Amino acid sequence: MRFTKMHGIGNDYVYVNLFAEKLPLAAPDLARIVSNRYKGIGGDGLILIGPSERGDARMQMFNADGSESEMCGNGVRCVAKYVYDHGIAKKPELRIETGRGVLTLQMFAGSSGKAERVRVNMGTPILKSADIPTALPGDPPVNQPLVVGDKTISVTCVSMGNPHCVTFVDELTDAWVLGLGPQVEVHAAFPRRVNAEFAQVLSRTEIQLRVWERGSGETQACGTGACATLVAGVLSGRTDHQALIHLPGGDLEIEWPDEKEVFMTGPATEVFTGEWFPEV
Ligand SMILES: N[C@@H](CCC[C@H](N)C(=O)O)C(=O)O
Repeated sequence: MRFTKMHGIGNDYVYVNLFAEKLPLAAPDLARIVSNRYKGIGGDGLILIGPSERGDARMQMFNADGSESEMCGNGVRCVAKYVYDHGIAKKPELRIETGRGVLTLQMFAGSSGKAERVRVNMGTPILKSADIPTALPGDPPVNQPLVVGDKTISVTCVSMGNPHCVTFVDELTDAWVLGLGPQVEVHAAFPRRVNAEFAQVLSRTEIQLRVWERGSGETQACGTGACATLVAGVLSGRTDHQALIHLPGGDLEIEWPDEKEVFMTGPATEVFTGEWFPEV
């Protein structure tokens, strides 16, 4: 199976072009195997790029544990870059079908003619608790107490197509991300599990963020997580409608101008291509 390794500020996935390739295994099994950083290709999961009847291409994303997610912010920028650079559709504006509908992306090419940065209309955040989904009260659920082990934390929940639970903290420590993250992910308040964001507000326009992702553990960056965090920052009165989000792997610019659609801008990078042989 031929594949391409790409990342968006360090959030790395194995990409397979279904316009040209057939999968040798069911996608969830393949995701688990290729994501393994010792015995596979290595990555936070698997992303399939295929034909779409509604857009220029369709993205399907699977976490490292094989679970499928509705959406991936860093992934959709990379899918658009792939579609643009590999001539599937070389247009300044692309439409990519995802689990949360067809998204519009603006491509910014560098002097090589290849796409370097991508601005994505991420759609309107979902703020009704039943639709996020969470058992926590409030539409939207803002600053809600959540009992995790022997701690009660205050969380704000947002869906960007996929579910997020944002905790604002004074200091970003491993105790929050690696200690609480895995417990929040599988907490009974989240029937479809959840991505857990831990955010330190640096100013009204700057946030430091780490994310424990559903199905993949801590990643270098999470695009939908950055969007959900800005929305949570606005809803809880902590931030303005535009902020630079610093993640371990780099920065994303997030805007929620009129509290309708969220926009995300950031880089997309192709690292290498290769051929993977299933073990027999
Ligand atoms: N890293 C992604 C999100 C990937 C999916 C997530 N783990 C989930 O299960 O919802 C991003 O950049 O948005």
